[in-house]
Amino acid sequence: MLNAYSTYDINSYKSQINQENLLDEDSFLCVDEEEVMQQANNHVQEIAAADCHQPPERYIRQEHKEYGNFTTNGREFSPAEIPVIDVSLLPSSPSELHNLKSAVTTWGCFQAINYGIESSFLEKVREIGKLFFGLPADEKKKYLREADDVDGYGNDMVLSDDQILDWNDRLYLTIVPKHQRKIQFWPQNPTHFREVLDEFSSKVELIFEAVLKALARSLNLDEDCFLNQYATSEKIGARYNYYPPCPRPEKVLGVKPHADSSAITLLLQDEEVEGLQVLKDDQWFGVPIVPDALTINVGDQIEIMSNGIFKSPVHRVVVDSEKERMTLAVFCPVQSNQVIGPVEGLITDETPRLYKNVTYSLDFFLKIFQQGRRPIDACKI
Ligand SMILES: O=C(O)CCC(=O)C(=O)O
Ligand SMILES: [Fe+2]
Repeated sequence: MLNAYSTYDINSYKSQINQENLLDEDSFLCVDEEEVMQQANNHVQEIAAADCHQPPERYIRQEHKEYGNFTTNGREFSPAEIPVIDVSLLPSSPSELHNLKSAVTTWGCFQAINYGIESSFLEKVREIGKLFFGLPADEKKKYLREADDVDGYGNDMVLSDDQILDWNDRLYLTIVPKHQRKIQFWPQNPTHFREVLDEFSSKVELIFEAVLKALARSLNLDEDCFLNQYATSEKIGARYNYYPPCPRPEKVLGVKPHADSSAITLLLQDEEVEGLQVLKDDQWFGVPIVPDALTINVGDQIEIMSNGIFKSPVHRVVVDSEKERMTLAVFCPVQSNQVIGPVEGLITDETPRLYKNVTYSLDFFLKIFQQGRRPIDACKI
């Protein structure tokens, strides 16, 4: 069902080149046919390194084809004033709990600080990703994901022939539970990669639990009511996203508009380069970098369990013409094979049930995604 992006129609590519040249003299300068083919088969990092003045056609965004058909306001955007939440205060401070609730009911996300990971360790987590993407192509390709799988090194999954591809390369690894890890995709270069990611994984589990409990308590619910909807060994997936510079950043997207299928997603941003944008009231806002913070957003599963009180925000990534960017997104849990649904205590005469009970599995997600729809819309009553 899933195809790796491996073939490319050279004639349609050339005709696009010619059209572009008529319209815009400086648009395309890669002339060698073989080189073009090779680039098209390669990862974005290699396409970017080939010094074209124009991204290949498969990456050129077309607003009407973007997933979900979200209307946008071009590249104009203001900074998002997303609340900073001190996670260490959540068990004891009603006002911090209130701030959390307010962040997640409006923006669907917050900037978490004091969540139990030292700044020096975050450095290591970033460093192993940067060292990996800095390896020669052949070395990285030892960890190439298979066509019908998600774990490994690769790029945007191709779900349909006319899909516009994202301008990024990824390394996706299942980190929890340990016995579900596909260790053959965990790089051995840099040598400390596995050790660092393993330590990070145990910290992630604690943050996941602390945040889900706090979200429940902020609605005056039993603190385990979200966690109880899961099996004990749900899969958590970590994805390093690497965004090379793009000669025409306005023509591509690092990640097209989407909402996450997780309960929550923890995002370790690049320490210098912004790019994440969140949609609110039909407008895109740039998510600022808060040093050492994790940007945590609610995913579709918690929107469903909270009967729509918490919002799973639509977000996207824009790229830069000169600067590379690397982030680490951790999906907790990535999907679930359990039946999940709105917590009973939230359903009243005034606030009727808005979502069906559903199984938010990978198959369900991909089926709806392929139709160009938001999976959560298929869960609404
Ligand atoms: O890299 C980012 O800023 C966000 C990535 C993202 O949205 C995702 O991986 O789902
Ligand atoms: Fe995302």
